[in-house]
Amino acid sequence: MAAVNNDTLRQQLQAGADALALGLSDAQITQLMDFLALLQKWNKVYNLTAVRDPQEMMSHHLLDSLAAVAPLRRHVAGLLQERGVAAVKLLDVGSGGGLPGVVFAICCPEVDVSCVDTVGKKAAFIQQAAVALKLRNLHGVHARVETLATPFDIISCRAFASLPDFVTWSRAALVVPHGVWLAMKGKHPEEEIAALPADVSVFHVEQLAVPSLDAERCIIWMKPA
Ligand SMILES: C[S@@+](CC[C@H](N)C(=O)[O-])C[C@H]1O[C@@H](n2cnc3c(N)ncnc32)[C@H](O)[C@@H]1O
Repeated sequence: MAAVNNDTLRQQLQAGADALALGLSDAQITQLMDFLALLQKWNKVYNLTAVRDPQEMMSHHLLDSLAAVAPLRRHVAGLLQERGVAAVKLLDVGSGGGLPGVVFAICCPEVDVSCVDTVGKKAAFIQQAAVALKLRNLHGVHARVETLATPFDIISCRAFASLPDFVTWSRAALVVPHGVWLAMKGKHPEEEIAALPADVSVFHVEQLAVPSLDAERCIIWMKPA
């Protein structure tokens, strides 16, 4: 597969990963660049994302998703070391072109990532990316999340739905008792938090700094109360 022939983009990605102290290998940086190339190529056919400019895909999709990797790794380490979970399974809901699910699968090889989307061609794209990028820990699932009951340790989303809809629709797929929701949001979503079901609690609001992006970002971490 031809990688994006753009040294500037690769340098921006490397600088962003360094700023986030992710310690990514050259192979992981190459996988991320190859994913960007796949997104660009298949976006024309599959309409995976409204973002078309490669520079914007880098900042608004890849670097934005990378900003959540360190918090995810910290939580995964806790599950493996303190909770005795043998293999961590993550469900990325409404993953679209694979954001943040594919980025998580590349940066966290110890996590088994399933990307669910109700649009068949988007789930097919994830399957295709898993093969092309040789990611055995990545799966595309074509379904409405409301129909899933397979247990996952972490359920993530980005640009998917309001927090109440996200937790309600995905609840049957969350492992009890240690399962958590990781919702990537822009501004602190005060009204959505206030509208959460009574039996769901927010245990951490984590501010994120996205390299090359001057925008408010945070993770809303939630669990069943
Ligand atoms: C705005 S896109 C966000 C895509 C990606 N997460 C991102 O950040 O670029 C929302 C996605 O959710 C999917 N979706 C909507 N309702 C869904 C449902 N009930 N179950 C699974 N996916 C759903 C849509 O098909 C769409 O791809």
